[in-house]
Amino acid sequence: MGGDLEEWCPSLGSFDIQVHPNPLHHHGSFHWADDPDATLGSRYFEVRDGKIISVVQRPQDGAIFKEPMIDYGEAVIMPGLVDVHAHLDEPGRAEWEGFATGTRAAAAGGITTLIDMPLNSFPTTTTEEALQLKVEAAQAKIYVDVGFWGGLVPENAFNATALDGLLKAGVLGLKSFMCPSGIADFPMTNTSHIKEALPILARYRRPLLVHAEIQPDQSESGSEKRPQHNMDDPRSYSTYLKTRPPSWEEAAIRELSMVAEDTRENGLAQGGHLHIVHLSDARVSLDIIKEAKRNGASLTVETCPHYLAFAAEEIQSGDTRFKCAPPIREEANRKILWEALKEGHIDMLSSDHSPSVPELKLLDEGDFLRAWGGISSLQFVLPATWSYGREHGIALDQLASWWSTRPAKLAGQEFKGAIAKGNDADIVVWDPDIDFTLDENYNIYHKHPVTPYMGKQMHGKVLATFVRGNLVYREGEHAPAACGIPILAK
Ligand SMILES: NC(=O)N[C@H]1NC(=O)NC1=O
Ligand SMILES: [Zn+2]
Ligand SMILES: [Zn+2]
Repeated sequence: MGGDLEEWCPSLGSFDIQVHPNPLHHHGSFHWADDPDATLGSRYFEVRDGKIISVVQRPQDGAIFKEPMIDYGEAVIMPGLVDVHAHLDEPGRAEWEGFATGTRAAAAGGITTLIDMPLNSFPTTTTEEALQLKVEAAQAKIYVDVGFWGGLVPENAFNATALDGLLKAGVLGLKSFMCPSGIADFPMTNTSHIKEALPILARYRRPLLVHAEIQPDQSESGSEKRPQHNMDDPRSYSTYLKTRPPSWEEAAIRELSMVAEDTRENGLAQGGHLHIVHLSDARVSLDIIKEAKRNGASLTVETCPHYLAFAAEEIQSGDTRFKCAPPIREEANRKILWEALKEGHIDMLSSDHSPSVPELKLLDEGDFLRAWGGISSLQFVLPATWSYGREHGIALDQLASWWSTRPAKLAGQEFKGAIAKGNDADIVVWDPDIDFTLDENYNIYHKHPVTPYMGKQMHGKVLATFVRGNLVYREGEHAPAACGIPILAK
Protein backbone atom coordinates (compact mmCIF):
# COMPACT_ATOMS: atom_id res chain seq x y z
CA MET A 1 0.00 0.00 0.00
CA GLY A 2 1.56 3.28 -1.04
CA GLY A 3 0.45 6.86 -0.94
CA ASP A 4 -0.02 9.21 1.91
CA LEU A 5 -2.74 7.72 4.00
CA GLU A 6 -2.00 9.72 7.09
CA GLU A 7 -4.27 12.39 5.76
CA TRP A 8 -7.64 11.35 7.13
CA CYS A 9 -10.98 12.98 6.75
CA PRO A 10 -12.32 15.51 5.78
CA SER A 11 -10.78 14.58 2.47
CA LEU A 12 -7.98 12.72 0.83
CA GLY A 13 -8.45 14.94 -2.19
CA SER A 14 -7.49 13.23 -5.42
CA PHE A 15 -6.06 9.75 -5.39
CA ASP A 16 -6.00 6.62 -7.43
CA ILE A 17 -6.55 3.06 -6.40
CA GLN A 18 -5.03 0.12 -8.14
CA VAL A 19 -6.67 -3.23 -7.89
CA HIS A 20 -5.20 -6.55 -8.83
CA PRO A 21 -7.42 -9.51 -9.38
CA ASN A 22 -7.31 -11.86 -6.47
CA PRO A 23 -6.45 -15.21 -8.02
CA LEU A 24 -8.01 -17.08 -5.12
CA HIS A 25 -11.28 -15.25 -5.29
CA HIS A 26 -12.11 -14.40 -8.81
CA HIS A 27 -14.82 -17.07 -9.09
CA GLY A 28 -14.60 -16.99 -12.84
CA SER A 29 -13.90 -13.33 -13.19
CA PHE A 30 -13.08 -10.45 -10.97
CA HIS A 31 -15.39 -7.63 -11.65
CA TRP A 32 -17.26 -4.71 -10.32
CA ALA A 33 -20.86 -5.15 -9.39
CA ASP A 34 -21.99 -3.19 -12.41
CA ASP A 35 -19.55 -4.60 -14.89
CA PRO A 36 -20.17 -8.32 -15.37
CA ASP A 37 -18.11 -8.43 -18.55
CA ALA A 38 -14.88 -7.23 -17.03
CA THR A 39 -12.10 -9.70 -17.52
CA LEU A 40 -9.35 -10.60 -15.18
CA GLY A 41 -6.66 -7.96 -14.92
CA SER A 42 -5.54 -5.03 -12.88
CA ARG A 43 -8.06 -2.26 -12.66
CA TYR A 44 -7.53 1.33 -11.72
CA PHE A 45 -9.85 4.01 -10.68
CA GLU A 46 -9.36 7.63 -9.99
CA VAL A 47 -11.05 9.67 -7.31
CA ARG A 48 -11.43 13.40 -7.26
CA ASP A 49 -13.53 15.51 -4.91
CA GLY A 50 -15.15 12.40 -3.50
CA LYS A 51 -16.24 11.06 -6.88
CA ILE A 52 -14.94 8.25 -9.05
CA ILE A 53 -13.89 10.04 -12.19
CA SER A 54 -12.55 7.10 -14.17
CA VAL A 55 -12.30 3.32 -14.06
CA VAL A 56 -9.83 1.81 -16.50
CA GLN A 57 -7.90 -1.39 -17.25
CA ARG A 58 -4.59 0.44 -17.60
CA PRO A 59 -3.54 3.92 -16.51
CA GLN A 60 -2.87 4.86 -20.11
CA ASP A 61 -6.51 4.14 -21.02
CA GLY A 62 -7.48 7.73 -20.83
CA ALA A 63 -7.04 8.53 -17.17
CA ILE A 64 -4.53 11.03 -15.94
CA PHE A 65 -3.03 9.41 -12.87
CA LYS A 66 -1.52 11.48 -10.15
CA GLU A 67 -0.06 10.74 -6.79
CA PRO A 68 -0.96 9.41 -4.37
CA MET A 69 -1.56 5.99 -5.80
CA ILE A 70 -2.86 3.39 -3.37
CA ASP A 71 -2.10 -0.16 -4.41
CA TYR A 72 -4.18 -2.67 -2.51
CA GLY A 73 -2.49 -5.65 -4.06
CA GLU A 74 -4.47 -8.83 -3.64
CA ALA A 75 -7.22 -7.32 -1.56
CA VAL A 76 -10.80 -7.26 -2.78
CA ILE A 77 -12.26 -3.87 -3.55
CA MET A 78 -16.01 -3.53 -3.64
CA PRO A 79 -18.53 -0.74 -3.49
CA GLY A 80 -19.18 0.10 0.16
CA LEU A 81 -22.14 -1.70 1.68
CA VAL A 82 -25.48 0.08 1.81
CA ASP A 83 -27.44 -1.09 4.82
CA VAL A 84 -31.07 -0.13 4.32
CA HIS A 85 -32.22 -1.39 7.69
CA ALA A 86 -30.58 -0.28 10.94
CA HIS A 87 -32.00 1.16 14.14
CA LEU A 88 -29.80 3.94 15.50
CA ASP A 89 -32.21 4.97 18.28
CA GLU A 90 -31.09 8.58 18.66
CA PRO A 91 -32.54 10.86 19.89
CA GLY A 92 -34.40 9.37 22.82
CA ARG A 93 -32.81 5.96 23.26
CA ALA A 94 -29.16 6.75 22.67
CA GLU A 95 -28.33 4.32 25.45
CA TRP A 96 -29.45 1.51 23.09
CA GLU A 97 -27.42 2.64 20.08
CA GLY A 98 -26.37 6.00 18.74
CA PHE A 99 -25.20 7.79 15.62
CA ALA A 100 -21.54 7.88 16.64
CA THR A 101 -21.27 4.30 17.89
CA GLY A 102 -23.50 2.85 15.17
CA THR A 103 -21.70 4.56 12.29
CA ARG A 104 -18.25 3.76 13.72
CA ALA A 105 -19.31 0.11 13.74
CA ALA A 106 -20.64 0.52 10.20
CA ALA A 107 -17.36 2.02 8.95
CA ALA A 108 -15.38 -0.78 10.57
CA GLY A 109 -17.67 -3.27 8.84
CA GLY A 110 -17.32 -1.79 5.35
CA ILE A 111 -20.74 -0.12 5.35
CA THR A 112 -20.58 3.31 3.75
CA THR A 113 -24.27 4.20 3.72
CA LEU A 114 -26.81 3.34 6.30
CA ILE A 115 -30.54 4.07 6.29
CA ASP A 116 -31.95 4.59 9.75
CA MET A 117 -35.28 3.10 10.76
CA PRO A 118 -38.01 5.42 12.10
CA LEU A 119 -38.48 3.55 15.36
CA ASN A 120 -36.76 2.77 18.60
CA SER A 121 -35.68 6.39 18.77
CA PHE A 122 -37.94 8.84 20.58
CA PRO A 123 -39.82 10.52 19.12
CA THR A 124 -40.30 8.08 16.25
CA THR A 125 -39.68 9.59 12.82
CA THR A 126 -43.32 10.00 11.87
CA THR A 127 -43.42 13.79 11.44
CA GLU A 128 -41.37 16.47 9.74
CA GLU A 129 -40.37 17.81 13.17
CA ALA A 130 -39.15 14.41 14.31
CA LEU A 131 -37.05 14.09 11.16
CA GLN A 132 -35.52 17.45 11.97
CA LEU A 133 -34.56 16.12 15.42
CA LYS A 134 -32.99 13.05 13.82
CA VAL A 135 -30.91 15.16 11.46
CA GLU A 136 -29.79 17.42 14.30
CA ALA A 137 -28.84 14.41 16.42
CA ALA A 138 -26.83 12.94 13.55
CA GLN A 139 -25.03 16.15 12.66
CA ALA A 140 -21.23 15.97 13.14
CA LYS A 141 -21.50 12.50 14.71
CA ILE A 142 -21.74 10.20 11.73
CA TYR A 143 -18.78 8.35 10.24
CA VAL A 144 -20.70 7.13 7.19
CA ASP A 145 -23.54 8.68 5.21
CA VAL A 146 -26.94 8.23 6.82
CA GLY A 147 -30.40 8.49 5.27
CA PHE A 148 -33.71 8.17 7.09
CA TRP A 149 -36.90 6.21 6.57
CA GLY A 150 -40.02 7.91 7.89
CA GLY A 151 -42.71 6.04 9.81
CA LEU A 152 -46.15 5.22 8.45
CA VAL A 153 -48.52 4.92 11.42
CA PRO A 154 -52.34 5.15 11.74
CA GLU A 155 -52.03 8.77 12.82
CA ASN A 156 -50.51 9.98 9.55
CA ALA A 157 -51.69 7.30 7.11
CA PHE A 158 -54.95 9.06 6.18
CA ASN A 159 -53.42 12.52 6.40
CA ALA A 160 -52.00 13.31 2.98
CA THR A 161 -50.71 16.70 4.14
CA ALA A 162 -48.73 15.11 6.97
CA LEU A 163 -47.25 12.48 4.64
CA ASP A 164 -46.41 15.12 2.04
CA GLY A 165 -44.67 17.13 4.75
CA LEU A 166 -42.58 14.17 5.86
CA LEU A 167 -41.66 13.21 2.30
CA LYS A 168 -40.85 16.79 1.31
CA ALA A 169 -38.65 17.09 4.38
CA GLY A 170 -36.49 14.33 2.90
CA VAL A 171 -37.25 10.85 4.21
CA LEU A 172 -36.19 8.33 1.57
CA GLY A 173 -39.42 6.37 1.93
CA LEU A 174 -41.70 5.07 4.67
CA LYS A 175 -41.73 2.02 6.90
CA SER A 176 -44.64 0.40 8.73
CA PHE A 177 -45.44 -2.62 10.88
CA MET A 178 -48.34 -5.04 10.38
CA CYS A 179 -47.98 -6.35 13.94
CA PRO A 180 -47.12 -4.64 17.23
CA SER A 181 -43.66 -3.10 16.91
CA GLY A 182 -42.64 -3.42 20.54
CA ILE A 183 -42.46 0.38 20.74
CA ALA A 184 -45.50 2.14 22.16
CA ASP A 185 -45.30 5.23 19.97
CA PHE A 186 -45.02 3.25 16.76
CA PRO A 187 -48.42 1.56 16.38
CA MET A 188 -49.09 -0.93 13.64
CA THR A 189 -50.83 -0.23 10.36
CA ASN A 190 -53.39 -2.38 8.58
CA THR A 191 -53.85 -2.97 4.86
CA SER A 192 -56.07 0.12 4.42
CA HIS A 193 -53.36 2.40 5.83
CA ILE A 194 -50.82 0.90 3.46
CA LYS A 195 -53.16 1.08 0.45
CA GLU A 196 -53.84 4.73 1.22
CA ALA A 197 -50.20 5.75 1.54
CA LEU A 198 -48.88 3.93 -1.51
CA PRO A 199 -50.20 6.35 -4.18
CA ILE A 200 -48.67 9.28 -2.25
CA LEU A 201 -45.32 7.52 -2.11
CA ALA A 202 -45.69 6.72 -5.81
CA ARG A 203 -45.76 10.43 -6.63
CA TYR A 204 -42.36 10.77 -4.97
CA ARG A 205 -41.11 7.46 -6.41
CA ARG A 206 -40.14 6.36 -2.93
CA PRO A 207 -40.75 2.91 -1.42
CA LEU A 208 -42.85 1.64 1.43
CA LEU A 209 -41.00 -0.88 3.61
CA VAL A 210 -43.12 -3.25 5.65
CA HIS A 211 -42.48 -5.50 8.61
CA ALA A 212 -44.64 -8.35 7.35
CA GLU A 213 -46.07 -10.38 10.19
CA ILE A 214 -49.74 -10.46 11.19
CA GLN A 215 -50.75 -11.69 14.58
CA PRO A 216 -53.89 -13.73 13.91
CA ASP A 217 -56.12 -12.34 16.67
CA GLN A 218 -55.09 -8.77 15.79
CA SER A 219 -55.22 -7.49 19.36
CA GLU A 220 -53.01 -4.44 19.51
CA SER A 221 -51.46 -4.77 22.91
CA GLY A 222 -48.15 -3.13 22.00
CA SER A 223 -46.24 -6.12 23.25
CA GLU A 224 -46.08 -9.79 22.59
CA LYS A 225 -48.65 -11.88 24.30
CA ARG A 226 -48.02 -15.15 26.02
CA PRO A 227 -51.08 -16.99 24.80
CA GLN A 228 -51.46 -20.74 24.92
CA HIS A 229 -47.70 -21.19 25.22
CA ASN A 230 -47.42 -19.93 28.76
CA MET A 231 -47.27 -23.51 29.97
CA ASP A 232 -44.08 -24.06 27.98
CA ASP A 233 -40.59 -23.25 29.20
CA PRO A 234 -39.90 -19.58 28.36
CA ARG A 235 -36.16 -20.33 28.30
CA SER A 236 -36.57 -22.78 25.48
CA TYR A 237 -36.14 -21.29 22.00
CA SER A 238 -38.79 -23.60 20.59
CA THR A 239 -41.34 -21.97 22.89
CA TYR A 240 -40.61 -18.60 21.30
CA LEU A 241 -40.55 -20.06 17.79
CA LYS A 242 -44.06 -21.44 18.28
CA THR A 243 -45.37 -17.98 19.19
CA ARG A 244 -44.48 -16.60 15.74
CA PRO A 245 -45.09 -19.35 13.18
CA PRO A 246 -44.55 -18.90 9.41
CA SER A 247 -48.30 -18.38 9.08
CA TRP A 248 -47.79 -14.87 10.54
CA GLU A 249 -45.48 -13.95 7.69
CA GLU A 250 -47.72 -15.69 5.16
CA ALA A 251 -50.79 -13.77 6.30
CA ALA A 252 -49.05 -10.41 6.03
CA ILE A 253 -47.36 -11.15 2.74
CA ARG A 254 -50.60 -12.41 1.22
CA GLU A 255 -52.25 -9.08 2.05
CA LEU A 256 -49.26 -7.12 0.81
CA SER A 257 -49.19 -9.01 -2.45
CA MET A 258 -52.75 -7.83 -3.08
CA VAL A 259 -51.91 -4.22 -2.23
CA ALA A 260 -48.84 -4.51 -4.44
CA GLU A 261 -51.13 -4.97 -7.43
CA ASP A 262 -51.69 -1.22 -7.24
CA THR A 263 -48.05 -0.67 -8.18
CA ARG A 264 -48.52 -2.39 -11.54
CA GLU A 265 -48.82 -0.52 -14.80
CA ASN A 266 -52.00 1.57 -14.75
CA GLY A 267 -52.55 0.70 -11.09
CA LEU A 268 -53.60 3.24 -8.48
CA ALA A 269 -50.04 3.44 -7.20
CA GLN A 270 -48.08 3.03 -10.41
CA GLY A 271 -44.53 4.19 -9.75
CA GLY A 272 -44.84 3.10 -6.13
CA HIS A 273 -42.88 0.25 -4.63
CA LEU A 274 -43.33 -2.21 -1.78
CA HIS A 275 -40.38 -3.71 0.02
CA ILE A 276 -40.70 -6.55 2.52
CA VAL A 277 -38.11 -6.34 5.25
CA HIS A 278 -36.33 -9.27 6.91
CA LEU A 279 -38.03 -12.28 5.39
CA SER A 280 -37.52 -15.40 7.48
CA ASP A 281 -40.05 -17.89 6.07
CA ALA A 282 -38.56 -19.36 2.91
CA ARG A 283 -41.60 -21.46 2.04
CA VAL A 284 -45.17 -20.25 1.40
CA SER A 285 -44.31 -16.58 2.05
CA LEU A 286 -41.62 -16.71 -0.58
CA ASP A 287 -43.93 -18.41 -3.06
CA ILE A 288 -46.44 -15.59 -2.66
CA ILE A 289 -43.68 -13.03 -3.28
CA LYS A 290 -42.53 -14.84 -6.43
CA GLU A 291 -46.07 -14.94 -7.75
CA ALA A 292 -46.62 -11.23 -7.06
CA LYS A 293 -43.39 -10.34 -8.86
CA ARG A 294 -44.38 -12.52 -11.82
CA ASN A 295 -47.63 -10.62 -12.01
CA GLY A 296 -45.84 -7.33 -12.44
CA ALA A 297 -45.92 -5.92 -8.91
CA SER A 298 -43.12 -3.54 -7.99
CA LEU A 299 -42.00 -5.58 -5.02
CA THR A 300 -38.67 -6.48 -3.46
CA VAL A 301 -37.65 -8.44 -0.38
CA GLU A 302 -34.63 -8.52 1.89
CA THR A 303 -33.37 -11.05 4.40
CA CYS A 304 -30.66 -10.66 7.03
CA PRO A 305 -27.41 -12.52 7.72
CA HIS A 306 -28.76 -13.93 10.99
CA TYR A 307 -31.46 -15.86 9.12
CA LEU A 308 -28.76 -17.22 6.80
CA ALA A 309 -26.20 -17.94 9.52
CA PHE A 310 -28.15 -19.52 12.35
CA ALA A 311 -30.75 -22.24 12.77
CA ALA A 312 -33.33 -22.71 15.51
CA GLU A 313 -31.94 -26.13 16.44
CA GLU A 314 -28.62 -24.65 17.57
CA ILE A 315 -29.99 -21.86 19.78
CA GLN A 316 -29.28 -22.77 23.37
CA SER A 317 -31.79 -22.53 26.11
CA GLY A 318 -31.94 -18.99 27.52
CA ASP A 319 -29.69 -17.46 24.82
CA THR A 320 -31.85 -14.44 24.05
CA ARG A 321 -29.09 -12.81 21.98
CA PHE A 322 -30.72 -14.75 19.13
CA LYS A 323 -34.20 -13.38 19.71
CA CYS A 324 -35.58 -11.40 16.81
CA ALA A 325 -38.82 -11.08 14.89
CA PRO A 326 -39.66 -12.82 12.69
CA PRO A 327 -37.75 -15.58 14.43
CA ILE A 328 -34.79 -17.55 13.16
CA ARG A 329 -36.33 -20.80 11.87
CA GLU A 330 -35.11 -24.36 11.36
CA GLU A 331 -32.04 -25.50 9.44
CA ALA A 332 -34.17 -26.74 6.54
CA ASN A 333 -35.64 -23.23 6.17
CA ARG A 334 -32.16 -21.68 6.28
CA LYS A 335 -31.05 -23.85 3.33
CA ILE A 336 -34.02 -22.72 1.23
CA LEU A 337 -33.35 -19.08 2.11
CA TRP A 338 -29.84 -19.41 0.69
CA GLU A 339 -31.19 -20.97 -2.50
CA ALA A 340 -33.77 -18.22 -2.88
CA LEU A 341 -31.11 -15.57 -2.40
CA LYS A 342 -28.77 -17.14 -4.93
CA GLU A 343 -31.59 -17.56 -7.45
CA GLY A 344 -32.52 -13.90 -7.12
CA HIS A 345 -35.94 -14.38 -5.48
CA ILE A 346 -34.62 -12.55 -2.43
CA ASP A 347 -33.31 -9.26 -3.75
CA MET A 348 -30.96 -7.98 -1.10
CA LEU A 349 -29.58 -8.17 2.42
CA SER A 350 -29.77 -5.83 5.38
CA SER A 351 -28.57 -5.98 8.96
CA ASP A 352 -31.77 -5.17 10.90
CA HIS A 353 -29.31 -4.08 13.57
CA SER A 354 -31.77 -3.66 16.43
CA PRO A 355 -29.95 -3.65 19.73
CA SER A 356 -31.23 -2.57 23.13
CA VAL A 357 -29.55 -1.99 26.45
CA PRO A 358 -28.22 -5.39 27.59
CA GLU A 359 -30.60 -5.48 30.57
CA LEU A 360 -33.60 -5.76 28.25
CA LYS A 361 -32.16 -8.91 26.72
CA LEU A 362 -32.74 -10.54 30.15
CA LEU A 363 -29.65 -12.65 29.67
CA ASP A 364 -29.69 -13.89 33.27
CA GLU A 365 -33.27 -15.09 33.20
CA GLY A 366 -33.06 -16.15 29.58
CA ASP A 367 -36.79 -15.60 29.13
CA PHE A 368 -37.40 -15.66 25.37
CA LEU A 369 -40.95 -14.41 25.71
CA ARG A 370 -40.09 -11.27 27.65
CA ALA A 371 -36.62 -10.38 26.32
CA TRP A 372 -36.16 -7.57 23.76
CA GLY A 373 -36.50 -8.91 20.21
CA GLY A 374 -33.67 -7.55 18.12
CA ILE A 375 -30.25 -8.70 16.97
CA SER A 376 -27.09 -6.65 17.13
CA SER A 377 -24.88 -7.30 14.13
CA LEU A 378 -24.01 -4.15 12.17
CA GLN A 379 -20.23 -4.45 12.23
CA PHE A 380 -20.25 -8.11 11.22
CA VAL A 381 -22.63 -8.37 8.30
CA LEU A 382 -19.89 -8.55 5.64
CA PRO A 383 -17.80 -11.32 7.26
CA ALA A 384 -20.99 -13.10 8.34
CA THR A 385 -22.46 -13.14 4.84
CA TRP A 386 -19.14 -14.23 3.37
CA SER A 387 -18.31 -16.84 6.02
CA TYR A 388 -21.66 -18.61 5.87
CA GLY A 389 -22.10 -17.89 2.15
CA ARG A 390 -18.84 -19.53 1.16
CA GLU A 391 -20.35 -22.88 2.08
CA HIS A 392 -23.09 -22.10 -0.39
CA GLY A 393 -20.68 -21.15 -3.16
CA ILE A 394 -21.47 -17.45 -3.32
CA ALA A 395 -19.34 -15.12 -5.44
CA LEU A 396 -18.03 -11.66 -4.71
CA ASP A 397 -20.19 -10.00 -7.33
CA GLN A 398 -23.26 -11.47 -5.63
CA LEU A 399 -22.15 -9.89 -2.37
CA ALA A 400 -21.87 -6.53 -4.13
CA SER A 401 -25.29 -6.90 -5.67
CA TRP A 402 -27.04 -7.94 -2.42
CA TRP A 403 -25.22 -5.46 -0.23
CA SER A 404 -24.59 -2.46 -2.47
CA THR A 405 -26.20 -2.17 -5.87
CA ARG A 406 -29.74 -3.26 -5.05
CA PRO A 407 -30.06 -1.58 -1.64
CA ALA A 408 -28.72 1.68 -3.12
CA LYS A 409 -31.44 1.48 -5.75
CA LEU A 410 -34.13 0.84 -3.12
CA ALA A 411 -32.98 3.91 -1.20
CA GLY A 412 -32.95 6.01 -4.38
CA GLN A 413 -29.19 6.58 -4.20
CA GLU A 414 -28.26 6.67 -7.86
CA PHE A 415 -24.66 7.70 -7.18
CA LYS A 416 -23.98 4.96 -4.67
CA GLY A 417 -23.82 1.16 -4.72
CA ALA A 418 -21.36 0.60 -7.56
CA ILE A 419 -17.80 1.44 -8.53
CA ALA A 420 -18.56 3.40 -11.66
CA LYS A 421 -17.59 6.67 -13.23
CA GLY A 422 -19.52 9.56 -11.72
CA ASN A 423 -20.45 7.70 -8.53
CA ASP A 424 -19.48 8.60 -4.99
CA ALA A 425 -16.15 7.02 -4.04
CA ASP A 426 -17.75 4.77 -1.39
CA ILE A 427 -15.44 1.81 -1.15
CA VAL A 428 -14.59 -1.12 1.05
CA VAL A 429 -11.22 -2.83 0.80
CA TRP A 430 -11.17 -6.23 2.46
CA ASP A 431 -9.36 -9.51 2.57
CA PRO A 432 -11.69 -12.51 2.33
CA ASP A 433 -8.92 -14.86 3.42
CA ILE A 434 -8.19 -13.45 6.84
CA ASP A 435 -9.88 -15.48 9.56
CA PHE A 436 -10.76 -14.19 12.97
CA THR A 437 -12.62 -15.38 16.01
CA LEU A 438 -15.00 -12.86 17.45
CA ASP A 439 -14.01 -12.95 21.09
CA GLU A 440 -13.85 -10.60 24.07
CA ASN A 441 -10.64 -9.01 22.75
CA TYR A 442 -12.18 -8.00 19.46
CA ASN A 443 -12.91 -4.29 18.98
CA ILE A 444 -16.66 -4.08 18.77
CA TYR A 445 -17.78 -0.53 18.11
CA HIS A 446 -21.48 -1.06 18.75
CA LYS A 447 -22.76 0.70 21.87
CA HIS A 448 -23.00 -2.73 23.51
CA PRO A 449 -21.01 -5.83 22.64
CA VAL A 450 -23.96 -8.24 23.03
CA THR A 451 -24.28 -10.17 19.75
CA PRO A 452 -25.12 -13.74 18.73
CA TYR A 453 -21.96 -13.76 16.57
CA MET A 454 -19.79 -13.73 19.70
CA GLY A 455 -17.48 -16.75 19.74
CA LYS A 456 -17.93 -17.47 16.04
CA GLN A 457 -15.01 -18.00 13.72
CA MET A 458 -15.37 -15.85 10.65
CA HIS A 459 -13.59 -15.12 7.39
CA GLY A 460 -13.04 -11.68 5.97
CA LYS A 461 -11.35 -8.63 7.38
CA VAL A 462 -12.08 -5.05 6.42
CA LEU A 463 -8.81 -3.22 5.67
CA ALA A 464 -10.11 0.21 4.74
CA THR A 465 -13.38 2.04 4.19
CA PHE A 466 -13.80 5.18 2.11
CA VAL A 467 -16.88 7.40 2.15
CA ARG A 468 -16.97 9.89 -0.74
CA GLY A 469 -13.21 9.59 -1.03
CA ASN A 470 -12.62 10.10 2.67
CA LEU A 471 -10.73 7.39 4.44
CA VAL A 472 -13.03 6.82 7.40
CA TYR A 473 -11.60 3.56 8.74
CA ARG A 474 -8.34 1.67 8.42
CA GLU A 475 -7.46 -1.51 10.32
CA GLY A 476 -8.68 -0.71 13.79
CA GLU A 477 -8.51 3.07 13.48
CA HIS A 478 -11.23 5.55 12.66
CA ALA A 479 -10.80 8.97 11.14
CA PRO A 480 -10.56 11.57 13.92
CA ALA A 481 -13.46 13.52 12.40
CA ALA A 482 -16.91 12.22 11.64
CA CYS A 483 -17.27 13.01 7.96
CA GLY A 484 -20.47 11.23 7.03
CA ILE A 485 -23.36 13.40 5.94
CA PRO A 486 -27.12 13.11 6.42
CA ILE A 487 -28.84 12.14 3.19
CA LEU A 488 -32.14 13.84 2.55
CA ALA A 489 -34.29 13.14 -0.50
CA LYS A 490 -34.95 16.12 -2.71
N1 LIG B 1 -38.68 -2.48 17.16
C1 LIG B 1 -37.75 -3.23 16.53
O1 LIG B 1 -36.62 -2.82 16.32
N2 LIG B 1 -38.10 -4.46 16.15
C2 LIG B 1 -37.22 -5.26 15.40
N3 LIG B 1 -36.53 -6.23 16.14
C3 LIG B 1 -36.67 -7.42 15.55
O2 LIG B 1 -36.13 -8.46 15.89
N4 LIG B 1 -37.50 -7.34 14.52
C4 LIG B 1 -37.93 -6.09 14.43
O3 LIG B 1 -38.77 -5.69 13.66
ZN1 LIG C 1 -39.06 -5.43 11.70
ZN1 LIG D 1 -35.92 -3.49 12.14
